[in-house]
Amino acid sequence: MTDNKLRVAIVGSTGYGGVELIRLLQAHPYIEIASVISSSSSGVPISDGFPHLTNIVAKNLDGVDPAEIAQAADLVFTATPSGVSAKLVPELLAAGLKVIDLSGDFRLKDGAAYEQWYKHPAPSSELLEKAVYGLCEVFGEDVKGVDFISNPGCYPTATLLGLIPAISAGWIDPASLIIDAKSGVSGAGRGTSLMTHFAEINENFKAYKVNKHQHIPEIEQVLSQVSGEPVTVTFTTHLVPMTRGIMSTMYAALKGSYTEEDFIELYREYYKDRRFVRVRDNGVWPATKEVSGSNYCDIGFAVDARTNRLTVISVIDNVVKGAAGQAIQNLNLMMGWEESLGLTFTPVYP
Ligand SMILES: NC(=O)C1=CN([C@@H]2O[C@H](COP(=O)(O)OP(=O)(O)OC[C@H]3O[C@@H](n4cnc5c(N)ncnc54)[C@H](OP(=O)(O)O)[C@@H]3O)[C@@H](O)[C@H]2O)C=CC1
Ligand SMILES: CC(=O)N[C@@H](CCC(=O)OP(=O)(O)O)C(=O)O
Repeated sequence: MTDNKLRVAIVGSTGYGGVELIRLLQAHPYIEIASVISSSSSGVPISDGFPHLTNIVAKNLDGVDPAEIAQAADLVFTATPSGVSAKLVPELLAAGLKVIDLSGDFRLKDGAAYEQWYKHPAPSSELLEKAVYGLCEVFGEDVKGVDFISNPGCYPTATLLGLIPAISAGWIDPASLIIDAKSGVSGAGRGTSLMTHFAEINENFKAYKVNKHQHIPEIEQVLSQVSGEPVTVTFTTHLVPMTRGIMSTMYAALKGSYTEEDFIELYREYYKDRRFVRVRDNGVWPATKEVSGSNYCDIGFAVDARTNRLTVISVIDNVVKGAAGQAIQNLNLMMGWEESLGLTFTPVYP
């Protein structure tokens, strides 16, 4: 700590998650960004590659050296591609740093499942056990005072916040879940690929990784924990020609006669002390633009008495609530600070 500020380092500062952490942390009263780290371009000002940070962040990029990071900082955000954190985080923890990992490397408790879905060697079972899954509105108490948090995935954040109150109450059948999710292109990261090439995605709308997405086991792990029985889901992801935003539309069979008003009351009660979840009035369904640039997750409902099915619609900004914003919310909870510190941005509209 210097001047009563926690010194943080960001590995992966040149990616979308890292650069969003830099943006959001400018508004945090208790944080000093001590080091912005890149594995490929250290020694140059970060504003060279990101001119929007000119006169805001006067720092050169540092290299990835756990001993040097431990000299400079108290806590590290790792916003790195899958497989990188699995190797780097053990060294950062051993150097005495607190860690919040934004990747999927430590979210699954079962190493074999990680290897099956992510196709990388799993971290040690001790570290998978140690990592606390930071879905703040549900497991916020669990992250208080810990030194290693695994930040949830973007699709799981929108999906789990939309399903957990109804599953916990036993109002929907966990065996009936179908999840239809759409993401903006920033969800794929800053690297170029044919999938996200302008001509491939502009005026286009594509499904991808159908039944093979790495967020399936993460969603199933948490829903199984919450419901107390093994849950499997049908989960289809789509890429939409927009920059930010996720909409997760979820369908479930009702286990009783419930109305939209019942669900609104249930969810408002469940999230009553959680300012970042906003439950819409009856008939008002959320849109991605209504949360863009903010840490909100907005949720709306429709009940179909004809089919006895519930539809839940949940939206987030994938880079904020789905990544950097929730990571800062976790930092606040970990440190015992007010959970919304530095995060009270109004969504950017239009
Ligand atoms: N984008 C999103 O909406 C979300 C992303 N995530 C997850 O967060 C993580 C970061 O995502 P995102 O920012 O989008 O990804 P990006 O691809 O935009 O950025 C990743 C960054 O990691 C750095 N990096 C690459 N290899 C290494 C390495 N070996 N050691 C250290 N740093 C490395 C790269 O920077 P450099 O080459 O300069 O080192 C790169 O800029 C990923 O695991 C992603 O799955 C999670 C939720 C949402
Ligand atoms: C649009 C898009 O491509 N999104 C990415 C989300 C990646 C991500 O966040 O991956 P982890 O959470 O597993 O690290 C995807 O679907 O793979």
